[in-house]
Amino acid sequence: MTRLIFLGPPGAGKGTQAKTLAQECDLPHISTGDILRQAVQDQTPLGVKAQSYLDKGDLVPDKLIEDLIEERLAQPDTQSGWILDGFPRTVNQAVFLEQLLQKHQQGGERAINLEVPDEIVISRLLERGRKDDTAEVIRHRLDVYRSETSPLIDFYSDRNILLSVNGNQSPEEVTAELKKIVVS
Ligand SMILES: Nc1ncnc2c1ncn2[C@@H]1O[C@H](COP(=O)(O)OP(=O)(O)OP(=O)(O)O)[C@@H](O)[C@H]1O
Ligand SMILES: Nc1ncnc2c1ncn2[C@@H]1O[C@H](COP(=O)(O)O)[C@@H](O)[C@H]1O
Repeated sequence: MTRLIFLGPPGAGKGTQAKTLAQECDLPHISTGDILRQAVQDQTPLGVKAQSYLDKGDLVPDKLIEDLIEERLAQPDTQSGWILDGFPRTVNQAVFLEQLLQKHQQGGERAINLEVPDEIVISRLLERGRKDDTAEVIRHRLDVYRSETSPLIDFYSDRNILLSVNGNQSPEEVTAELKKIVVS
């Protein structure tokens, strides 16, 4: 059973790697950012609520994202595992996930921290050029990552389920390291 949580700053390659691994391992790739961007595009009630947060590079409120994840992890395709990309992003969200998995007697999740220096992620994001990839929003997203999300490194390390991977290599090299983790 593979249950992987991707951690790492914006631009670390979480989406790139999660997508590749999901295809190769036939697992659902659950990207909260992708789900929210689609909701914004479709102007659903969730999208309308989330739009200003995404535009500014702020985190949407925990409750919104927790409801979304609870509903997504209840779908039948998650029974044989999943890859989470972009969730959890706060300690509250991580505690929520832990309790949700306990409630459903699911475990064995592992967290992968993709390590990439700031200057590299900044240049990758400027190159990617998404709506939230302007210099100002990138700076803010990195601040939010440091204050809200990086504490999850200790959270998962304390639970002995954290693995760190050097994300500052070619995508293929990163994937090769991740595949070793998935089969271990
Ligand atoms: N190993 C890599 N080397 C060089 N460029 C990469 C690598 N991995 C991803 N990229 C590129 O960097 C950009 C950011 O990657 P990606 O979207 O996967 O990051 P992310 O961690 O999911 O970011 P975010 O949290 O902002 O969504 C993309 O344009 C992607 O093509
Ligand atoms: N787990 C999340 N909590 C709060 N806000 C989130 C979460 N996941 C995504 N978001 C919002 O979406 C954008 C883009 O997400 P990426 O994972 O970087 O694609 C993010 O800045 C938050 O506004």
